[in-house]
Amino acid sequence: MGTATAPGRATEHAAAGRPASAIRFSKMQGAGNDFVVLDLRQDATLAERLSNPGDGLCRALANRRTGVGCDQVLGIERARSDGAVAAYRIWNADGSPARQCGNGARCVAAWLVRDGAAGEDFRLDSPSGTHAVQRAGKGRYTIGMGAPSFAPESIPLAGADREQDVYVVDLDGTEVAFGAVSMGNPHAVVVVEDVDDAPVATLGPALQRSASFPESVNVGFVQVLARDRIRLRVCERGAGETLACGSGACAAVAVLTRQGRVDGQGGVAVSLPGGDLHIQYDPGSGAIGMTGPAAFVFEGEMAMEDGA
Ligand SMILES: N[C@@H](CCC[C@H](N)C(=O)O)C(=O)O
Repeated sequence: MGTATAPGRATEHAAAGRPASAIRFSKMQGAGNDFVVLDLRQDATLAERLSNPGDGLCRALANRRTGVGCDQVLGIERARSDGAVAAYRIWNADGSPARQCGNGARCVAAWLVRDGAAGEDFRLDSPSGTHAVQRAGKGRYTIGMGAPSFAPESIPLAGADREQDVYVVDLDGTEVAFGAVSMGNPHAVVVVEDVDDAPVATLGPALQRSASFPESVNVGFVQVLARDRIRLRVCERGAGETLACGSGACAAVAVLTRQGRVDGQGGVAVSLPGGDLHIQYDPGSGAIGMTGPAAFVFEGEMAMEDGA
């Protein structure tokens, strides 16, 4: 479809004799969590459409059969804070907006570096704040993910029994125990013996529907291998089980450090179905750093039928 516009811009061009609009995108992935990345800096209309849940554009892009396919759509915008090179917004595959996306932050960082807008060390605005970003080798980035908040109202989490740092809810007669934390977005962390057998597809959606999480929740199932090594699978809000969740990895390390099961300060290797992340958590300052890969998959242009 050879038009020469910047990625993310909607274009008008003739296809089979009638005009159709097209959206240019980059397809990216970080540890298997995959994204459609759009440049919204020149295109306020696209941003408005993505923000309108009734529009269907986000779901159309994310659809793995009739669209590009992704777990999240990421929109790059102009910086909002002094010293940041850009800002980005996040929409889940079902069209719902999100406030944090760790794997997405690394992909946006790689996109900005390739674009020439960012160098080795820079700052990036997201809906949950401003992140320090460093290149950490070829195709790898470290993101300052901010501080976890364990306050139930920040998650938000209500109506669950709590003993120390473990909550319990009754789901259809079965008691489920979990840790909970906000990484800017809500996370529940369920410790299991073996993630391969974890009830990700059943307990994940059940916790997401629970009245205890009025804004739903990302549900992580974590197996502790050692004080510096865990395995994790995540059922994401708005996307189902993904191959990796960066904020979920930070949430798991924060919860397990607080429970004394891992040593976040020494750094924890998190093995997810799509790849590995390294998480460093200093409970004193509250700072969490996440290091992992970010890769381009392909570039393209998705045709949108008139009215779509
Ligand atoms: N995949 C992401 C998280 C994306 C948002 C999440 N599903 C939510 O709704 O909060 C990550 O890597 O952190």
